[in-house]
Amino acid sequence: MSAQILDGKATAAAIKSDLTARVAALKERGLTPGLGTLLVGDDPGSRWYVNGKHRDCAEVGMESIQRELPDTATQEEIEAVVRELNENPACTGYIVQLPLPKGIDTNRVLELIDPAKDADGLHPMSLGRLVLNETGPLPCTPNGILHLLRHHGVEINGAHVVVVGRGITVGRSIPLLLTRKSENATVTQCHTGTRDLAAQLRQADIIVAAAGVPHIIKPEDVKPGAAVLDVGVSRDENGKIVGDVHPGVAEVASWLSPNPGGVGPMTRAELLVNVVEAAERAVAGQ
Ligand SMILES: Nc1nc2c(c(=O)[nH]1)N[C@@H](CN(C=O)c1ccc(C(=O)N[C@@H](CCC(=O)O)C(=O)O)cc1)CN2
Repeated sequence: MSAQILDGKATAAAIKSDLTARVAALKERGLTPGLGTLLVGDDPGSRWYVNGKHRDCAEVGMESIQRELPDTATQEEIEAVVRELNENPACTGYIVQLPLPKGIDTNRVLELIDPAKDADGLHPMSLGRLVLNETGPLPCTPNGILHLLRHHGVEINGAHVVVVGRGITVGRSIPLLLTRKSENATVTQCHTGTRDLAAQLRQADIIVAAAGVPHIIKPEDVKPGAAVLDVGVSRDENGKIVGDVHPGVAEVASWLSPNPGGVGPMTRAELLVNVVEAAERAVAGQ
């Protein structure tokens, strides 16, 4: 058996095509959505992701505003740029690229973002809205994963999902999305404190691997027929991506997201969705 591909590139392209029309409609009504980014430091991966976000904006007709600081930037300098983006009318939504350099209080920075401009869905107000089932921006990678599963017809309703990892961008929030009544999944969250990860994985209809540990998901631990989402991004000595999922899993699972080409492009597409939806709410006066 060889797993069917959960094709993030093609699915993201379809989302962007829909957004192009919605951005044009917003412009006709006098609102041009603009995505801001703040990159602190010169990590090549983070720079690549940020540049990709600006290319995406150009592709769908959105404006973009790019801010950068060196990795020696202080908490105060970072917060000053956040305040500037909060005030900047051309910037209708923005993100602070994570991770921030060591020594910076990330939560304090995220809390300073104007919740009305939170494009990542990572502001405490947005996460609180998600808990309360209220409308608001959803965290991009978790929402991208759900979209990818739905787009390929993978059943989420009633599925047992095992999430591996508890980081800010994925692990912490994806159980909140999956357990909404509209999704109706049962979720087990695993992390470094989980005693027998293999035993948990073997129960899963869907595995979300977001541990950042190369090949932590092994073929022998995957139930035949499962859907497996590979979120992990580690690099080998040549800079090539190594995911959390062992390549042999393709012989056991029914569905597998490639890495690259799976969850990453979906993360970027959902970011644009958040900015466009916020602009649509603003135009509708909500
Ligand atoms: N503020 C945020 N910071 C970070 C987030 C986030 O959602 N918000 N997530 C990740 C990085 N990330 C988005 O910022 C991201 C990761 C991967 C991709 C992507 O398209 N990856 C490509 C491969 C790229 C490569 O070769 O390196 C793919 O998977 O095909 C986009 C965005 C951490 N920080």
